Amino acid sequence: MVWNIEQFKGVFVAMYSAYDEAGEVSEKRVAELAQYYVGSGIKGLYVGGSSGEGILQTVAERKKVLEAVVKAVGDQLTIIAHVGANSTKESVELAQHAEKCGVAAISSVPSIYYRLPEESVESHWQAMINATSLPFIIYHIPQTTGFDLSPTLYRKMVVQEKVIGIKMSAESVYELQQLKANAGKEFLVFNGPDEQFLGGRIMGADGGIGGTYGIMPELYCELDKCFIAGEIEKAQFIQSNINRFITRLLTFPSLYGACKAILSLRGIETGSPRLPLLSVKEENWSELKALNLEIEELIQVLTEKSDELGV
Ligand SMILES: CC(=O)N[C@@H]([C@@H](O)[C@H](O)[C@H](O)CO)[C@@H](O)CC(=O)C(=O)O
Repeated sequence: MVWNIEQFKGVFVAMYSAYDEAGEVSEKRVAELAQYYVGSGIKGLYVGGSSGEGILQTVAERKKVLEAVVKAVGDQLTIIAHVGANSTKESVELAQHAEKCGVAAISSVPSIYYRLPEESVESHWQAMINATSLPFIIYHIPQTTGFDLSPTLYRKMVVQEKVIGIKMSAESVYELQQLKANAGKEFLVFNGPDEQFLGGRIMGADGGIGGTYGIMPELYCELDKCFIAGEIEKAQFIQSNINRFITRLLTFPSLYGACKAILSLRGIETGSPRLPLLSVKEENWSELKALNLEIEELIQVLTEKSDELGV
């Protein structure tokens, strides 16, 4: 099978989920959020991952979200579906559903909660890989799953034709570089930590998948453009500002709650994150408004009057 690898290179928003006022998945709001990203310059959407709260939703809800995204923007953006669930049975069901929806690739974390031996994670991933004809992207995020991908399991995965890449969310650009070096040039490596998008790209990442891209996709796209054009000083300037914003976002009760609140300030309603993820509190709104203004201002300066930056 020959995959169109180019469709996976670039900036992918790890999309938030959207709920109604009662906390139920709202297909209408999911579609509106997905459409919000069309034209922002991103390559695609990563649906149902950490930022998408897939792990907090039922299988039926996850299917609903994915269907709404594909229906709304599937012909304009590359869609990667995160199908990992705790049981292999549910993961396979979600993988097969994603294939029916027409996504470009599936992806999965290891099963969490049980401290699983490598063999279990291998068979968990393998079952998803075997269940469809889609390409598969490993989701490596040891700080939340507790699973450290060994070189042995990594090698077993990367030699498979269907395994086309890894979303590398561990915070070491050296390890990211090693993942690329040990898998070959064609193998895709996505940078995970948004705070080091530039570092990841410099060390070999083909693009990035991130949650905070969802409130400032234009900044990551511009950063990526600067990296490609070799404008490193400007890229550093953008990354530093992004990091300043992320530092502030991380002071709220939950990162996703803060990002969803910022979207709401722009007229994009996605509801509260699902408990136990906390929403922003009444007293958070003025700081969020100020932060949103700063983000929007930088987006405007970069996209319209980049001469004013002085870098
Ligand atoms: C641990 C974590 O949630 N990492 C995020 C980052 O986007 C992260 O939110 C960001 O770097 C801010 O710290 C992503 O790697 C996760 C992601 O892309 C996803 O939502 O699946």
